[in-house]
Amino acid sequence: MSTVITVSGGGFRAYDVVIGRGLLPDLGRRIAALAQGRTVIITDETVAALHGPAVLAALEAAGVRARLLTVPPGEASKSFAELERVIDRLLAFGLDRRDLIVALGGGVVGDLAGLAAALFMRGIDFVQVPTTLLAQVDSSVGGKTAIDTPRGKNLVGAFHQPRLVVADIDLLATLPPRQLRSGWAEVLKHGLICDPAFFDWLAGEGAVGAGGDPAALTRAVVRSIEIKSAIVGEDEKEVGRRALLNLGHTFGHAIEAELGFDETKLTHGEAVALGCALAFRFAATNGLCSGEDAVRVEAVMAAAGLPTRLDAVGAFSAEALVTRMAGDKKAEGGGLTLILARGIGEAFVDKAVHRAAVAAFLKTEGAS
Ligand SMILES: NC(=O)c1ccc[n+]([C@@H]2O[C@H](COP(=O)([O-])OP(=O)(O)OC[C@H]3O[C@@H](n4cnc5c(N)ncnc54)[C@H](O)[C@@H]3O)[C@@H](O)[C@H]2O)c1
Ligand SMILES: O=C(O)C(=O)C[C@@H](O)[C@H](O)[C@H](O)COP(=O)(O)O
Ligand SMILES: [Zn+2]
Repeated sequence: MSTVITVSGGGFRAYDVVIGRGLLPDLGRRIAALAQGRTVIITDETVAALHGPAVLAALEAAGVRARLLTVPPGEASKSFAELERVIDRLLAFGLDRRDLIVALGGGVVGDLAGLAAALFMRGIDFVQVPTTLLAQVDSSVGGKTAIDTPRGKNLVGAFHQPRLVVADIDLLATLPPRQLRSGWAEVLKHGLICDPAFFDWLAGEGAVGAGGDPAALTRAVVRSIEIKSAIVGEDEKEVGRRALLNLGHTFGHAIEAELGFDETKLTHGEAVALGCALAFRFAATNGLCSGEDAVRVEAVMAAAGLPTRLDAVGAFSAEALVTRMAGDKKAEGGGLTLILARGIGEAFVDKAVHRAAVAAFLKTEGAS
């Protein structure tokens, strides 16, 4: 059984997100319906070894001619150098505008392959087949594609929506526990933004999802995509409400950048968990939400094995973090834009946060 959520909005062609178990046979048929010519599956070396043969076989059974293009696993592949290499391989394969890219992997592969698809011959179609929880609940949907630069996260990219997303929960069976927990952070984020009942379920009965329970994972993926797709449908290019999906990210991206995008120290999901805890504590410090809510957010993140304290992650300079935050894509006119909350499920965008207030807050959190 599968659930199909259609992502639609004013500015882009509608597409389906198919979520369920045992979807690989169906993947061949669905891709055959989109592929007019050749298909290149962009993936990372780890995913290629684990799932490449089954995906190739599923496509072949449906009559789709496909080949694999692999990149090294990890955030370092979201780079100009890797983007150039991928595009060079696509050119060497002789792909043209009718051909199709399939992004098979986590958020790194999806962001890189999506950007390559956006740029190749000014844009060709691509399909997302997310293989991490984080990619299934978040990065495969919404059309944000990007690479990093040493100056910051996702600073070079494009909005390029996929033609289709197929999220097979069974692909998560091989995912290491740390990666499941990282994806869980983005799931919790969706509850924190706008759905307190979902957050309650995630904190209670649904918490087994963070440990890999397929039924709980399926429910978490479906509700996350319902929330994300509704927001993206309203505001594809993040001129307004879409910024809510950035809850935890202004702090989180700055911390990731300060750590040199080293996911052995902190994964993106872990950075989001810590960022959400910081955003709620900052909101509570400023009397915007209750201290109880901030404490609950921390407790639920920590119970899922996620970091919530800056000083437990590393030694940071408040000024360095605030400078990174001011370089975030949401920032306007030298001030900081933060996603804050009036309570659990009540996130809002604050475009006029004072740098000095954030720096002082970070010092209370252990930054120097
Ligand atoms: N575009 C968006 O809207 C969006 C949203 C959220 C995050 N992101 C980006 O996504 C990236 C993080 O994505 P991620 O957490 O998926 O990391 P990732 O893509 O690096 O994957 C994590 C690790 O899991 C491995 N892996 C993937 N699937 C596997 C499987 N099924 N079994 C075993 N191992 C598997 C990968 O090889 C990798 O080592 C960040 O760069 C972040 O900025 C983008
Ligand atoms: O889809 C969005 O919009 C998000 O903000 C989702 C985030 O989880 C994701 O990490 C995204 O890549 C961050 O975007 P950025 O614009 O802050 O780079
Ligand atoms: Zn994110």
